[in-house]
Amino acid sequence: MSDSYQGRERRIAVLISGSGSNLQALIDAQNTPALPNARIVAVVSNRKAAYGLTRALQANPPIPTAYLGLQPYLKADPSRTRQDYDREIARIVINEKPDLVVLAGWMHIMSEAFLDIVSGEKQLEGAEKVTRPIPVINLHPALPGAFDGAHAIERVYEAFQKGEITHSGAMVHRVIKEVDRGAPVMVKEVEMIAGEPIEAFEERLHKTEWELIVQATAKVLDEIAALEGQHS
Ligand SMILES: Nc1nc2c(c(=O)[nH]1)N[C@@H](CN(C=O)c1ccc(C(=O)N[C@@H](CCC(=O)O)C(=O)O)cc1)CN2
Ligand SMILES: NCC(=O)N[C@@H]1O[C@H](COP(=O)([O-])[O-])[C@@H](O)[C@H]1O
Repeated sequence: MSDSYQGRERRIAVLISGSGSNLQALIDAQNTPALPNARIVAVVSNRKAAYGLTRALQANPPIPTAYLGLQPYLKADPSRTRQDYDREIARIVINEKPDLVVLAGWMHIMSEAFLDIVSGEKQLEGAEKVTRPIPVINLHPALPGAFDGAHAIERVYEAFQKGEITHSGAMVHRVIKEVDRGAPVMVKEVEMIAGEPIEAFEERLHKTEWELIVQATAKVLDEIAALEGQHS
C-alpha cells in the first residue's frame, strides 16, 4: 500500500442484495492498515430483507442505509422503467458523494442510465453534481471470462464435477455495461477438491472473497488518490 492514499478520508458506497458478509469485511477493515482513511458512507440494497442492511445499522458508528426494490418501484407507477429505477439508485448513491462504488453481492444488472450518471457523462437533475467519474467495481465469484452472470458458484461447481475445470476463484472488476466483462482489478484463485461438497468449496471461496474485496477496494482508492495527486 503506497502512502499516496493519505489525505482526505475516502468515501465508499456499497450496494448489496443479500447477507452482506463482504460488506462486513469492508466495515471491519475501515480505517485499519488494510483499508486506511476510508469510510463507508452508504449501504444501498435492492432487497428489503438483505441482512447487510442490519450489518450497516449495527456498525459502529452506524452506516446510513437505503432500500429501493425494483418491482415495488415499478408497481408504484406503471409509467416507470428499469432505467428510471437505475437513475434513482444513481441519485441515492451520488448524493452521498462517494469516491468509489462497490457492488458487493448486488444482484441487479446496471443499465447505462446508472453508469452514465456515476461517470459524470450525464447529470441528474436535483442530485449532487458528479465532477469526476466515480469508479464502480464488482465482486464476482468466478475467474475472468468464465461463468459471467448470476448463480456462478453453482455453475462453477457443476463444471468442476464434469471435469471441465480444475480450479476457480473470484475477481473484483471494473463495472461496464457488459456484465462481468469489465477490466479485472484483482483476481484470486481458489482450489477445487474432488469429491468435496459445494458447501465446502463455497466456504473457501467466501473466505477468499472477504480478503479480495478489501484489497481490491484499497487498490482502487489508492489509484484514485494517485490520480488526484497528478491533477492537483
Ligand atoms: N452493467 C453491469 N451491471 C452489473 C454488473 C456488471 O458487470 N455490469 N455486475 C453485476 C453482478 N453480477 C455478477 O457479478 C450479476 C448480478 C445479477 C445478475 C442478474 O442476472 N440479475 C437479474 C436479476 C437476478 C435476481 O434478481 O436474482 C437482473 O438484473 O435482471 C447478473 C450478474 C451487478 N450488475
Ligand atoms: N454475480 C454477483 C455475485 O454472484 N456476487 C456474489 O454474491 C455473494 C455476496 O455475498 P454477501 O452478500 O455475503 O457479501 C458473493 O459471493 C459475491 O461474489
